[in-house]
Amino acid sequence: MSGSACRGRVAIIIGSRSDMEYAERAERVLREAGVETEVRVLSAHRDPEALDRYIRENDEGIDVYIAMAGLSAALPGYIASRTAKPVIGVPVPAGPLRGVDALLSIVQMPRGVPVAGVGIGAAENAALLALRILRVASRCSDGG
Ligand SMILES: Nc1c(C(=O)O)ncn1[C@@H]1O[C@H](COP(=O)(O)O)[C@@H](O)[C@H]1O
Repeated sequence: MSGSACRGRVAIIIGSRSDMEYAERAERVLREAGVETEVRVLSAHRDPEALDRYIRENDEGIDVYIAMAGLSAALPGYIASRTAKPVIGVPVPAGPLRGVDALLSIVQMPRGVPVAGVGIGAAENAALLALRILRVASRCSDGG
């Protein structure tokens, strides 16, 4: 299901360098499908100005965002508040609650700011979901 070549650009944004292993797992799936992918370390909590700037300067060319964060994961929701593009949130199993805190932060978004949450640490599923979104947008060569 995930094997067809897809055009499109997916931005993977992580809240900290310590989340990098999850970004790399998603990146691998997307690259195998031929999707242009970039990974950025940008935090809504720690440096909202830099995150705003990145979104402002790149949003037009980005099709889907994957945002990964642990602890109090504001990052996916914050990005969703700044773009009309789909945002997939990945709770990272960091800290004493091992991602339960991040999971709840990501799925309990207020109305009007949608984030598609996947399971704790589910980096590959986030990438596969991004591919399905690209397929619906006819960005894949299998005619979907
Ligand atoms: N949840 C967020 C945000 C955010 O939501 O903006 N920024 C960083 N973080 C998370 O803090 C955890 C610990 O970060 P450090 O390891 O840098 O202390 C990481 O999992 C990161 O995603």
